[in-house]
Amino acid sequence: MSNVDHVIMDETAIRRALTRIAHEIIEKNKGIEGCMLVGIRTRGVFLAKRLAERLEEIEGTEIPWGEIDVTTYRDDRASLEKVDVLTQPIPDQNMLGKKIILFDDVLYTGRTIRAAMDAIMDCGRPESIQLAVLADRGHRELPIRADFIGKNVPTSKSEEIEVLLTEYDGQDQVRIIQKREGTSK
Ligand SMILES: O=P(O)(O)OC[C@H]1O[C@H](OP(=O)(O)OP(=O)(O)O)[C@H](O)[C@@H]1O
Ligand SMILES: O=c1cc[nH]c(=O)[nH]1
Repeated sequence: MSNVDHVIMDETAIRRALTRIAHEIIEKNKGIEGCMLVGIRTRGVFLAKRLAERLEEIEGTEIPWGEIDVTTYRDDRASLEKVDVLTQPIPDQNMLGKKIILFDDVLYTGRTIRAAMDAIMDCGRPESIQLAVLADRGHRELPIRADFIGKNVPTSKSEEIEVLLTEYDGQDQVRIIQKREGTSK
């Protein structure tokens, strides 16, 4: 079993971060017209759905959202066929000309986001791709940065960020775990 070192975001902090990110997205894009939210499995999907609800509350118009499974685009799974990229129907799956806002729970090496960008390009060339993450823990291995960040969390490589969301885990919490010796991830 892992040791829970400390909680860095509780339910209130996560809710406030999502509200702030919603306002930042509206400001950066001068509204939400032409924008599409895409959550990365697993927990990015629930975050994207929450953010879509928040944006609709603020702007009074719907924003399309969907989910993406990047497994077949990972650089460690290169031999697999690139199928079933979008697992949730989006009103218009063609991303041509859209402002795509990717959402993931944790940004670490950046390899998941690299895979997601490849997957999105296969759905049509978007106008832009922006990135929102709940927690940015550093240690990038690729030149990728987030546009919208819930919380910057300086970490050591011996630590791990664990995000729990009510829809999937039964509670909302972000915490830092000290990895046990011999654990590779
Ligand atoms: O920047 P990176 O080094 O790619 O790490 C970040 C990714 O790692 C986790 O996903 P994981 O592969 O554990 O799958 P999960 O989301 O289903 O838990 C997390 O949800 C991010 O997607
Ligand atoms: O600490 C980390 C690193 C990658 N993905 C996570 O969910 N947590």
